[in-house]
Amino acid sequence: MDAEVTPPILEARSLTRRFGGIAAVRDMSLSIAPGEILGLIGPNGAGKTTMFDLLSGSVRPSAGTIRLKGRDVTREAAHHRLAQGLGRTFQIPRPFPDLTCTENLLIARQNQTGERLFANFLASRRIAAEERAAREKAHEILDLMLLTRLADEPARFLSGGQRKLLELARVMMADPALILLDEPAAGVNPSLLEVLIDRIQAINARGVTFLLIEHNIDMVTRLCSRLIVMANGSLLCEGAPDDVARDPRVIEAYLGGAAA
Ligand SMILES: Nc1ncnc2c1ncn2[C@@H]1O[C@H](COP(=O)(O)OP(=O)(O)OP(=O)(O)O)[C@@H](O)[C@H]1O
Repeated sequence: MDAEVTPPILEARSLTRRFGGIAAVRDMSLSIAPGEILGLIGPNGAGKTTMFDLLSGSVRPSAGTIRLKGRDVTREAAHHRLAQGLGRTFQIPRPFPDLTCTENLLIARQNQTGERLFANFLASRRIAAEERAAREKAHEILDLMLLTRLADEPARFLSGGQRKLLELARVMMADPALILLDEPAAGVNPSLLEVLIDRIQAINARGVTFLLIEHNIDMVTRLCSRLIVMANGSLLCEGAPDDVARDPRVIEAYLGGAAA
């Protein structure tokens, strides 16, 4: 079968979001293929974070549609989209500082019977089994993210880079098919950045798709085979990283942004 006809895992059509008189995102369309690591780049204020807010469901579009695995989720809340496999990390991770890494993962999981008190009372055995399974899953994910050594440490002791790994681990607890990664390299030292790149590739090798906002062009070039460039809320161009980097419109957008 031709790769072209593989249905996208996520598709946005003509998304617009206005804040008062400003269109933070204007008529943006994009499509992410299953298994892809797609990069979303653009100068400061281009509308990338707003695009993530729209795709993940924390902000409603003024116009346009979003389809997740073929289903229209435009009006669905973020937690419904997460339950259907759309996870998201934030530019500045905010783990619960006094909880250990393991505990931060355990509170991130989906569909906990223990959240419902009555069911809790009626089904204590099932809950115990769920708790065990969740702990095993948390340990497996901490291991995947190379955080086992820090499993019992409160999150406040983690470095910036370790917090990014923990944030990714928390999202992995929800078994996402697609993760929106917001500036994973920001605040991460060079050696941990290598770990982060390697772990994103390892998660991707397990079949997880990524959409990545990143200013670190080295990271973007190494991870992504395709880039989408936004400027002033709109799509500027898209293509392979090398082609995008040479595109005069992209150079102009970044130079203009730098001069502003
Ligand atoms: N809640 C809001 N209210 C008003 N204006 C907003 C709001 N959110 C974003 N904007 C505006 O929309 C535009 C796009 O912002 P956005 O944060 O999406 O850009 P960005 O590409 O993520 O930038 P950066 O790379 O600096 O994070 C900016 O002009 C911003 O000031």
